[in-house]
Formats: sequence, structure tokens, C-alpha cells
Amino acid sequence: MGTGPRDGRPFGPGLALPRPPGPPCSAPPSSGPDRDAGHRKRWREDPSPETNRPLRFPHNKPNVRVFTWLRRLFEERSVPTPIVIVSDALPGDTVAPLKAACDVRQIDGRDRQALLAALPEADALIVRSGTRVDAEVLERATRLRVVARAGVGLDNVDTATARALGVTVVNAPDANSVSVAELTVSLVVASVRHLQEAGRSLRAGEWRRSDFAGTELSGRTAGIVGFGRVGREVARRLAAFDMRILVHDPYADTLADDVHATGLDELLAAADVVTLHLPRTPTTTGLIGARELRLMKPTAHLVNTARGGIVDESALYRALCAGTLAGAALDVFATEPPGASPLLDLPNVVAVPHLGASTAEAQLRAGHEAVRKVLAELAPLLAPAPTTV
Ligand SMILES: NC(=O)c1ccc[n+]([C@@H]2O[C@H](COP(=O)([O-])OP(=O)(O)OC[C@H]3O[C@@H](n4cnc5c(N)ncnc54)[C@H](O)[C@@H]3O)[C@@H](O)[C@H]2O)c1
Ligand SMILES: O=C(O)CC[C@@H](O)C(=O)O
Repeated sequence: MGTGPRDGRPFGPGLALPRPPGPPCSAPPSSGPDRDAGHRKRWREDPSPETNRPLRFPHNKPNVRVFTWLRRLFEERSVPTPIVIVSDALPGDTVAPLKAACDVRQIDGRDRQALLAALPEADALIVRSGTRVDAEVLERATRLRVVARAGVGLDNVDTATARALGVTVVNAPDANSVSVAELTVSLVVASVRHLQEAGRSLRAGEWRRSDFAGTELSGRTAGIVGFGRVGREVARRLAAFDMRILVHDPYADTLADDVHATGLDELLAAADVVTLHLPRTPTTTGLIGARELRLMKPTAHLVNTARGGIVDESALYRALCAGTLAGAALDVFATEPPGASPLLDLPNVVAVPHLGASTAEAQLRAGHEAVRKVLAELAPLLAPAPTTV
């Protein structure tokens, strides 16, 4: 009989189960009678298909019929059903396969007490950006096998503590790149054409056309900081506006055609639009501070759809007020929600509430990927253990 990873509770007896109905579920080899052995040694944020395919689903979607069958079977035989906490909103369609296999408990992860109360029983936790998965949360969750981030950024997950505790962390790295890139381009246009302030003014009964004259993008220079999945999508779209593309990414091994690599300072000095697409880490926090903003042209615009905290918001406010920077467009903030941030009062700031990934397509992709990876991680609890002779 296996025991729970840290609380010593049993997960249930090893069972020899008949094959499930239908073809699509291929379970991984069982770890033997102790079904937990070694599970906490595994670590991967973005597992390759070669190393992460304990379960296969048609079209990457978990198969509801197979998991419903497994769940019924385990209930009949008194095997505890794995408990999955979903602490940020996911599209209903994406959670359905999980409900078929597991006991899914939906809570509001921003409610700290509810989160801490739910965790001791959890085998898996699925979050978006609203839930802070810090050391306290991870230590409370003594049965936890996997944290799944239905999105890209892992800055709300204490990955070091998770690794130390043997909790697997997975994310959905490709799910929302296009959506974020499309929002980024929208924000670039909104900033150089003053769309948000012009709309506000119109709704207030004004008709100030000459106040909102903008600039064309064609022939100007875009500076992309961080040339990963989103940065590359943004580059293609801004190139379609006939912009020259400069890129700064010290770790990118390949660049695209018509993209010019440069140092950060050179990029800041040359670009008419600077757009950020790098993760927030201890190294990148405050990367764009007063010095960097001073390097930018007074006619330039700064767009941040990456993470708040990469830009020093006080320095940005001062630059925008002083007119040493023409405009900024922000999807992300150092603290979310940003409350009464003075940046929100400035007419040359376009601001939206972290909408980069908020499209139907991105949410479905991220939800399906998170659920698929959670089911794969929970496979030892769902799959049959071998009979011992
Ligand atoms: N607004 C949203 O809703 C939203 C959605 C998805 C992602 N994001 C954010 O966007 C970021 C980028 O996403 P992605 O999918 O392109 O990630 P990615 O990992 O594919 O690309 C990030 C790139 O940043 C580069 N980088 C790291 N440190 C750097 C530095 N100091 N200077 C320049 N480049 C640096 C990396 O080399 C990498 O190429 C994520 O980390 C996340 O925080 C936001
Ligand atoms: O959960 C969200 O909608 C935001 C996701 C986004 O910031 C990400 O990093 O994927």
C-alpha cells in the first residue's frame, strides 16, 4: 500500500484493474506497490513531449469517458479520488475532464484563508495569475503533487520551494502568445493615437479632434525587449506596420529575418516604441528605471504587457509628467489590481486590467493544457498498480 507523500495517509490499495473502455488512454508504468515512490523527485516547468506523455488524449483533450469510467471504478473499490483545487477561473469546458476523474474543488485563490484551508487535502492545484503560490501555501499542501499554471508567467509560484518539496510545476507556455501579441499591437496603436483618452473625452461630451493628433508607425523603430514566444509574434505584427525592428535578448539563440539585435541602452535610445516581453525575475525587476527612461526619446512610447515590476512605476510617472516620455501603455502593474495608482490619472497612459491572455482561444488552450498536464501527473493515482504474485 502506498502512503501519502508528507502526511503519511494512505492513497489507497494497489488494484489490478481491467483495461478501460475505448482506445485513447495509455497509462505510464506504475511505480509498483508504493505508488508515490519518487514522484516528488520530478521537476519540470515546460516538459517536452518526449518526457511527459504518460497519458495520451485525442487532439490533446483529456478523454472524459475514460476518466468517468476510472472514477466510478475507484469509487466502487474505495480508492480515494484525487482532489484538485482550481483557485482561479477556468473555462467550464476545460475543467469537465478533470471533474470526470477527480474531486474538483473551485475556490477563490485570492481568499487566502480559503486557499490555506483547502490545501491540506489537495493532490493538485490549478492557478492563473490571481493565486499566490508561496512557501506557506506549498508547505500547507502536504499531499500536493503538482501545481499547474494555466498560462505562462510563473512569478506567482515559488518554484524554488516547490522544487525543494518535490512538487512538480507545469505551465502552458504556448497557450496565449498570439493573444498577448495582438493586445500588445493594440496598445501600441492606442498609445501613439491617444485612443483611450480620446474615447474618454468623447464620452464626456467633448469633441477635441486637434488635441488627439497622433503619429504613424510606418517607418519608425520598434524596440522589443525579450525575444521569446510573445516577442517574436509582436515583431512579425509590427513589421507588418513597416516598422524597423530592434531586439534585445541576451539569451535568444536565433533571431528572425529583418530583426536587428542590439544592447538594451542602444535599443532604448533608438526606438520610437519600446515593448517588453521578458519574465519578471529578481534580475529583471526594475530593469526599466529612471536611468533607462532617460535614455528614451521624449517622443517615444513604452508598452508593458510582460509583468509589472519590470518597470519602476514611480520613475515612469515622473517621466510621463515631465514630458521626457510621450506615452505608456500598461497591461500589467507592480501590484494587481493597482488601486489608486497615479499612473491611471495621466492622459498619456493607456491602461487595461491584465487582459493579455483574456481571449476565449487563449483561455481554452491554457485550461486544456493545464488539465492535461495535471491528469498526467496524477496518473499514478488513477492508473492500476500491478498485482504482486
Ligand atoms: N499580459 C499577459 O496576460 C501575459 C500573458 C503571457 C505572458 N506574459 C508575460 O510575458 C512574458 C514573456 O512571455 P513569453 O511567452 O514570450 O516567454 P518566453 O520565455 O518565451 O520569452 C521570454 C524571453 O525573455 C528573454 N529574457 C529573459 N531575461 C531577459 C533580459 N534581462 N533582457 C531581455 N530579454 C530577456 C528570454 O531569453 C526569452 O527569450 C512572460 O514571462 C509573462 O510574464 C504576460
Ligand atoms: O491568468 C491570466 O489571465 C494572465 C496570464 C498571463 O499573465 C500569463 O503569464 O500567462
